[in-house]
Amino acid sequence: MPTVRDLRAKAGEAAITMLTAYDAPTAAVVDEAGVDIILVGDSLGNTNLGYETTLPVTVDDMARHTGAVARATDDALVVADMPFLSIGVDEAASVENAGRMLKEADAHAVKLECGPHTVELTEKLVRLGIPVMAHLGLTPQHVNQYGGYPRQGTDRKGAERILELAEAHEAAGAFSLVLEHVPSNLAADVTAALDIPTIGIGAGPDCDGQVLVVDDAIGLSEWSPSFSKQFGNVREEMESAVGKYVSAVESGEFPADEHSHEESDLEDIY
Ligand SMILES: Nc1nc(=O)c2c([nH]1)NC[C@@H]1CN(c3ccc(C(=O)N[C@@H](CCC(=O)O)C(=O)O)cc3)CN21
Ligand SMILES: CC(C)C(=O)C(=O)O
Ligand SMILES: [Mg+2]
Repeated sequence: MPTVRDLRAKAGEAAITMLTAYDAPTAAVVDEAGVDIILVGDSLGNTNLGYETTLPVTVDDMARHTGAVARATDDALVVADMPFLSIGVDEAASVENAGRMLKEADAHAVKLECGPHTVELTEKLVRLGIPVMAHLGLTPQHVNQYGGYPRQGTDRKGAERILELAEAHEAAGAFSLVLEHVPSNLAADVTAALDIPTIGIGAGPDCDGQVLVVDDAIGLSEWSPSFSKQFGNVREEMESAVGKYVSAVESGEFPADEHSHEESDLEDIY
């Protein structure tokens, strides 16, 4: 697995690659492809659990899926996203919930959707040995406050707030920062201002790395944000395979002799 120092060194040469994964087979493919960081995102709620938002995702959900990903990952750094209200309410509960991701699910680090309330918590977690990836800009757990998923940092005040919080989380010991759905020039300014690597999603080309939701990247999602790109067409491939299965069973073409076996001894039983 890459260390935080490796990631910082890589950022000087080539962009850091990060993708989400939520299950063992997907994590195996993502890891084998050489992705540096696998994020078990709370986007799990949308992609795999069928919820409208990430809000219903629980710490138990995250621990179970993070464990599955970690068991299938040999090389990548595994980061577990902390779900809605699992951190930031009470310090002891926040530490316990974040700790579960490392103790129980074998994550190497946690990611927090950040605000002024997570600066002290970041310092606490890092002191205790839980590496923290910060996340600023569009923080989807605020969907009800936003009334949707609008771009962030588009005015001077918003941009300054993001830059200040980025610096505060770096000072608190975060090892990297995700910037979501912010203008490219703001992401470039934040990247220049920080020593820790920035990883963008909908944040332009000047971050130290990029992240996407894996279902969006492989073309499995029914819908995906405009900042994502489909690098494949897995949904079409699945539809085609499942359609062929249905036809083959209905027509009696499957199972054929090679998929079947007979126990001749059964004659004695019946
Ligand atoms: N499949 C998937 N991909 C994601 O990137 C993703 C999730 N799910 N679930 C959690 C969040 C939600 N995300 C989103 C969702 C919608 C927009 C979006 O459509 N933005 C519009 C503005 C919408 C508004 O103003 O409310 C845009 O045009 O920017 C962006 C990011 C990113 N995350
Ligand atoms: C898109 C990334 C940054 C995320 O938070 C998630 O997948 O939950
Ligand atoms: Mg998330």
